[in-house]
Amino acid sequence: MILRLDNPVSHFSTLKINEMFETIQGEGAHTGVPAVFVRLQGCPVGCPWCDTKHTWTLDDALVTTADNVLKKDAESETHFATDAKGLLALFEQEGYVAKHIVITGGEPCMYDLRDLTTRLHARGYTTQIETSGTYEVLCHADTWVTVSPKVEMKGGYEVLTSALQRANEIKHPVAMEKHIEELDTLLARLDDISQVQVCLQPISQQARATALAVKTCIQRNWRLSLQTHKYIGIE
Ligand SMILES: C[S@@+](CC[C@H](N)C(=O)[O-])C[C@H]1O[C@@H](n2cnc3c(N)ncnc32)[C@H](O)[C@@H]1O
Ligand SMILES: Nc1nc2[nH]cc(C(=O)O)c2c(=O)[nH]1
Ligand code: SF4
Ligand SMILES: [Mg+2]
Repeated sequence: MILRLDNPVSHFSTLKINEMFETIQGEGAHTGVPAVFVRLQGCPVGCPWCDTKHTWTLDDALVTTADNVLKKDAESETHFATDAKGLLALFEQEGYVAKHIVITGGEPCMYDLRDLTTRLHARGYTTQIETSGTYEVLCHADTWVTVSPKVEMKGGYEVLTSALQRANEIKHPVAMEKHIEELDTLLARLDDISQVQVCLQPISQQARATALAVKTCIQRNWRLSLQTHKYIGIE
């Protein structure tokens, strides 16, 4: 059965995991921090340049075992289902060293992440969510929330003001001047932007996008976020 993603559904509670791996956070304010990445399955937003199109589809026919997912050596749409407790047991099994957990996707905020992030914080981990801001963010109060807004993508989803307000960091993907204008319109929705770190991330390492991001970051005193993992060829 293919789940309809365009319904105003409540958040999923069963976690669907496409990938889980230990690497270095390559983007944003935590660049350089060793982290376990948990990539959740499903995204209806439809960015044409998305790095992770293999995570878009939620379909029971794509469900496999946790073992199969953990030993993947190439991107695929397969994923396994678990809950927060099951995921923590897998963390122990895998013997990860990193103490920072990045929950990404797909669109991780299609899921209720309160149980998972609360259990992780109780065990001494720090947590971070990478989200498009199109779903209400449900997580622990200390989770670092990175909102990477998606404006007028083909899925027709809007960025929620509640997600922008919850953001610790707004990491805007840019390639053209209009993307800067879209970011200004989003920031105008916030009463106080002094508490949020704004950064620009060039889309797909394009030279023109990078030049635009560099120029605008200097003009506006914003940060630059490069996808550093791509430059050094790690996951
Ligand atoms: C793959 S997305 C998954 C999380 C969530 N759906 C989101 O968009 O934030 C993770 C991050 O990668 C960024 N991203 C995806 N594809 C990209 C690309 N081709 N170039 C630059 N950034 C990209 C997104 O904007 C987001 O910040
Ligand atoms: N190393 C590394 N850093 C990342 N930061 C955000 C990523 C993502 O796909 O959400 C990502 C990723 O896929 N790999
Ligand atoms: S919102 Fe994130 S996962 Fe979804 S299509 Fe856009 S970049 Fe990809
Ligand atoms: Mg990525």
